[in-house]
Amino acid sequence: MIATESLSKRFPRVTALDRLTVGITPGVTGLVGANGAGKSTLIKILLGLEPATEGNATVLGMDVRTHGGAIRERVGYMPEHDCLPPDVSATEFVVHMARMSGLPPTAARERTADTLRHVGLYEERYRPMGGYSTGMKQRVKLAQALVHDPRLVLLDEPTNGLDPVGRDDMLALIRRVHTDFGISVLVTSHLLGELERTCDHVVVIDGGKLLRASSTADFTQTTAVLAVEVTDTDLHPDGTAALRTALDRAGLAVHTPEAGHAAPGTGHLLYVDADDESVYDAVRDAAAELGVGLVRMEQRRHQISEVFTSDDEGARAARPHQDHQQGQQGQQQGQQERSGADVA
Ligand SMILES: Nc1ncnc2c1ncn2[C@@H]1O[C@H](COP(=O)(O)OP(=O)(O)OP(=O)(O)O)[C@@H](O)[C@H]1O
Repeated sequence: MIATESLSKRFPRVTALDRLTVGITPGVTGLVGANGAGKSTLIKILLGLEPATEGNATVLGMDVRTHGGAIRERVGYMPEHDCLPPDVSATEFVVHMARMSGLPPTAARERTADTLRHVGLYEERYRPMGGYSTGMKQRVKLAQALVHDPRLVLLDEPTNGLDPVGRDDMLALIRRVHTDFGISVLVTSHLLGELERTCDHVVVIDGGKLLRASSTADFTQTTAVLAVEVTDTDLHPDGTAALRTALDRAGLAVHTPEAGHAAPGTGHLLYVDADDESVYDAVRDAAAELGVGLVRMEQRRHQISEVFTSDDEGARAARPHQDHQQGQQGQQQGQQERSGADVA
């Protein structure tokens, strides 16, 4: 879908992209990086809207330097910032954008009606957009990117400004763009956690450089570590400590979530190395012997955020941006793990 080779963009004081080489295949791909990492700059170059300083890029096999117009015919673009004229309705605007993309008048009106319905805008579509909520505006921006039935859409921070429910709705919508219509998606975000659930592939950039590109499954692969949580009892007021002692005695390798990286709500977790299945039985037996309740015993998954806590240079540079994200991610992780506990 997209290939860049040693792509750089230098502004007088800033290098926004620094010899970026990356390939993006069909599906939903997340482009993640902190503010200023170079995401919007990359999108503008891919659309042929800004020239690169050096290097090459192709979109759907077309050179961005020479085929900007043809690329924009086949690719949809949802810009990051509010760009909707306040005094026209969503219908008028999206029909206009469909016409701009080359659709004849009747097809433009039909496609507009279908697309606005698909993104969840109904009666409101006849009202001026100045009165819309942020969520409605984001939906219109998505609709105008989809209206000409592109093969690929580039979505720049589509969840910006949305509350958690609005975020989830938008992410589900983005997923459906691919599953229902077969349109490939490149979606940017500075929030790692949300891409984990939405994307097939994730590309992480920092300071304009590629930090990592791989499938989401590789980022979040299961490890041979069990996350274990037990209840406290009258006999063992700190059930976690008691289990830890028992497991140590049984010769198992036990550790607690790393200080500083523990998600909220994981204070009672123990991680137990589980190289073979007998470890499950050993944990169960130890809990039974102590008389503590086994709340949870599950294989731990890597989080995408761990790409930022590895030891390479780029990762360290990215860390200052991450405190806020870690908090949100942590909450999500906490929620996921709590639901895991419910199942257990
Ligand atoms: N026209 C420009 N002139 C000068 N510097 C620019 C220009 N456009 C972008 N930059 C700089 O290039 C860097 C990358 O910006 P870019 O907008 O691509 O980042 P981003 O990852 O999209 O972040 P954000 O989500 O905040 O937009 C930033 O340091 C930005 O200040």
